[in-house]
Amino acid sequence: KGRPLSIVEAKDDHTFELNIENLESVLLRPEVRDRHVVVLSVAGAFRKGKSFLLDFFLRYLHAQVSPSWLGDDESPLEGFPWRGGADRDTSGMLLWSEPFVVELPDSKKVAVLLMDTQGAFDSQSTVKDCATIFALSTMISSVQVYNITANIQEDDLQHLQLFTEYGRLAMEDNGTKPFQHLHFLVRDWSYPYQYEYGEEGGKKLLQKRLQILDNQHKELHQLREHIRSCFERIGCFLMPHPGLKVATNPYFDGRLADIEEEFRKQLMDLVPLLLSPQNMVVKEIHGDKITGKVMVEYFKAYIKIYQGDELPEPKSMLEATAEANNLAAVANAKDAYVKEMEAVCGGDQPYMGPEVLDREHQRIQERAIHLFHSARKMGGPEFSKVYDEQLQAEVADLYLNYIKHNESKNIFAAARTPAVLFAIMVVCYMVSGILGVIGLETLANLFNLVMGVSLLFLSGWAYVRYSGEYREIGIHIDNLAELIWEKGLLPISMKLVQGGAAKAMESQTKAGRSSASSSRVKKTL
Ligand SMILES: Nc1nc2c(ncn2[C@@H]2O[C@H](COP(=O)(O)OP(=O)(O)OP(=O)(O)O)[C@@H](O)[C@H]2O)c(=O)[nH]1
Ligand SMILES: [Mg+2]
Repeated sequence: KGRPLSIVEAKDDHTFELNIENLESVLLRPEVRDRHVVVLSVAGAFRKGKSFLLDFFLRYLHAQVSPSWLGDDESPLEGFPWRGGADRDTSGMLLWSEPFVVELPDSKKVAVLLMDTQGAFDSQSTVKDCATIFALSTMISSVQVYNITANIQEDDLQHLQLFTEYGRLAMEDNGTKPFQHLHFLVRDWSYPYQYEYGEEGGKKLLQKRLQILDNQHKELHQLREHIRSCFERIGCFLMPHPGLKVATNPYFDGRLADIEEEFRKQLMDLVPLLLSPQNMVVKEIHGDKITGKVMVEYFKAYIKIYQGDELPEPKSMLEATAEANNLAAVANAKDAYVKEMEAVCGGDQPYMGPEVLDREHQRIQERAIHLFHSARKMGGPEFSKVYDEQLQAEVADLYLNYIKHNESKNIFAAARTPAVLFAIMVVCYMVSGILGVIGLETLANLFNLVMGVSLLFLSGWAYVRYSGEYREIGIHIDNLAELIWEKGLLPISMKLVQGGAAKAMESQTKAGRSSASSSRVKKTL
């Protein structure tokens, strides 16, 4: 009568892989391939009776809507594997191999698929694993049953927000609500005297929990807005406790005789509420009803997004908070650095020597790093290390900018280009004059040409500086002048200075030596 097929497999390295063969063996069957599909999935924390419940859905679909679908008292419950115990059972995502073809009230036939999912929050899964499974199953299903225990708590809503956001990120945003029907299923509901079991009590509880009030804190408000904006319809059902035999007896095999009467009664209401032909929700993506064939393509596309590194990594609450703390401390320290450096060498301050600037930078950087270390942050020193390095890198970048800014204030550096061009012009003028006098006209013309080009460059440079246009040309002229200065004029002038100094030294030593020898002569005399 069918069996569970693994369609998404969890790997040891915390990645998920699509089992295309299994997926296609269900979705490309002739009775599903070109038919619209209804996909019901159950997701939530591990060990909360998800697979167990799905087996009742299977019974209902097998019985083809017969009123006695719940079966006899003694038959064990079979279908998706379920069991007692504390450790996680279901892994990845499972699809029932036999689709159920059901006729809707408008006499169209649809294929109904049931999907079981890996329980969230067990000790082997990361936040990303849980978010991926929940997001994928919400994207693929037309009805997502969110299986929770005892109550709708704020953390249940926070996880739902995180996981659905992770799903929404992977989908194309076209302004419509990305997901269809979400059904909160509260297991072991213990307060029927306040909100009665079943759909009505669920509705009241849900309304209270998702209420948006005027004086609500922004965080609570946003969470509720977010959940409402993600689903076209949200329902809730309060399920009673199934009895101690179900919860604690290791030999319990799912027979109805061992399940509390009230649980069975509510089951008779819950299952048709989700799966009777008049309540079925056909899978739609961006408003289009989806057939089995199209579903395969969506599955492949969605899993690819989760396998790549396109999506940001969802983080645990502590990690996300610690990151925010550290980033705020980095920003604060950086601000302090900028503020102090502005006071030392900002736009209003005059040019300062590079060594003094470096000393000031060292002092202010130390203070900024100290400020970062002394800020209260979550996550501990090991976690802060990366942010410490980030701060140092950012401060180093800022310092480079301050150096450049400081250099630009140096009048001599700013006047280098016109000085170099002017010097070339003067030298060329004089050399060409001398060459003209001794009759070397051709060479003299060549120097005149160089002088003309220099004048052209000088005028061009002056225009760029004045108008601020064609800055590229200005930069090239500056670079050329810098090159001529460093490779030509600077070494020559250094040589001249050194040569002059050496000559002076030589003449001094010569004078010294001659005076020494004359004094020696005088002494001998
Ligand atoms: N308290 C309680 N226990 C239940 C309920 N339904 C089923 N159980 C028991 O919970 C245990 C786990 O059932 P499963 O269906 O395997 O749970 P699961 O959520 O699929 O677990 P994972 O696959 O590990 O995520 C079984 O021993 C069931 O008998 C319920 O409504 N309340
Ligand atoms: Mg399970």
